[in-house]
Amino acid sequence: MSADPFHLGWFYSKGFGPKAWKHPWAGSDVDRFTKPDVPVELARAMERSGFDYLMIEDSSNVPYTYQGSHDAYLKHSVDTPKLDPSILAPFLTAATKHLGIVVTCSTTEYHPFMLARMMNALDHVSDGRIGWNVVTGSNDGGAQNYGRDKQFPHDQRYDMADEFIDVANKLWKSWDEDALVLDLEEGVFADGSKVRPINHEGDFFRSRGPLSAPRSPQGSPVICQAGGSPRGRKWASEHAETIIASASSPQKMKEYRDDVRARAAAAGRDPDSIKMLFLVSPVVDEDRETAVMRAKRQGAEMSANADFQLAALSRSSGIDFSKFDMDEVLGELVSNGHQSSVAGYTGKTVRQLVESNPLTGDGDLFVGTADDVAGAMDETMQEVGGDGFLIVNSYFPRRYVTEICDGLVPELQKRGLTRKKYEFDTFRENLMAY
Ligand SMILES: Cc1cc2nc3c(=O)[nH]c(=O)nc-3n(C[C@H](O)[C@H](O)[C@H](O)COP(=O)(O)O)c2cc1C
Repeated sequence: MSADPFHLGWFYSKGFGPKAWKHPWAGSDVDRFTKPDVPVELARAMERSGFDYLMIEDSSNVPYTYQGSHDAYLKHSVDTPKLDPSILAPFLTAATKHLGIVVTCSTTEYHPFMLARMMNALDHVSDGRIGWNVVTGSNDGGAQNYGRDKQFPHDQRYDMADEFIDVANKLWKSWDEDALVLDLEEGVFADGSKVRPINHEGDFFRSRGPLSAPRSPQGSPVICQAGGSPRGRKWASEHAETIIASASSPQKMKEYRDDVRARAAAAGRDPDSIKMLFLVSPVVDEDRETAVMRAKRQGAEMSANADFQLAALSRSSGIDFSKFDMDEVLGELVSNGHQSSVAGYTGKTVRQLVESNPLTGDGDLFVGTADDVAGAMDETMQEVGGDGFLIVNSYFPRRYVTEICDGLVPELQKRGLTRKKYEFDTFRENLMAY
């Protein structure tokens, strides 16, 4: 017996920014990271292998949490620099026909009208293939770029995101599907009775509406969410259509998924209308020994560059990790940033955190030949129950794209685990097809 067919996505981490700039196989054009070249090639490879979506991560500041300075962030290119992902998205949709493109935008950095308008435009020009990764911000440096001293308190950010999406949804519905008439005989472009102001006056936002453009092919972008704290899970269970989830073992994946599905059912939603994709960083090679050796080398590189890891942990948590001793066992940490990630640090030494992959922590579960890894994914999905995986590898060169899209995925397809062809035109239809 094998798992039911599942979905595949790619977490394009480090946003629209540099990837494998100092690693072997990085290529000779690493200075072109400000151009869409590499992500366009990635999107094409993903589409030929039937992926659901490419998610462009983002944050909009040069961090300075670690050692109170931006030096380590700039020296190692940790979470910076990043260009605006909404500018990259149309290049990716223009280069593909079926792949979904998910853009990260923070509800504390946009006004709902501006966000709703941008997503509407992206959905139009992509013929219905846009998603929005709804984040709420985590680092005070980000808030300071937008005129505040610090981030709003963690749970309040989700309250604000509740209202934000309510306003955005109203705007996306402010033009009826048939409002655009284009009646040449009567000389009517659009029917005013089918376009309505929303007159929203809430706790955090005001907007009159209607949106300044007709309804888009999907009506609204596919809603994606990432935060795994209890408040984050509540938000996701009420609004998300796909969740990008970080969990370090099949058992933890299952617990996370079961919890969100139960919350969704309690909120009156069909749990199957939420596709939870788990972050994994497979290492695939022609034989198992080589793959294991490469995975070990990657781990050694991570521990040799502790500054890089510590700077990243500091940014996402808002806690300066330079103040801890490497062998200090961490107690409970208080964070106004990524609380779900920080909760997992308790009881570990800083060294252990540095040596593990901070996003997946999946050890060597997905290391081996394409056949090995496809088998491990199959078994994991059988244990978890669904809905798929999201590839993440911050420093991938083009070679990694080929290893996944032309090496691993054909093995998954052979086993009937992932799609060979797209059935529908829009992102949401393909995502919800199974
Ligand atoms: C896997 C993953 C990816 C995330 N990607 C982003 C991102 O691209 N940009 C961002 O601002 N926040 C990102 N976040 C942060 C979350 O969206 C959320 O705001 C944060 O984790 C706090 O939520 P939590 O405390 O509920 O985990 C990510 C979180 C996780 C776990």
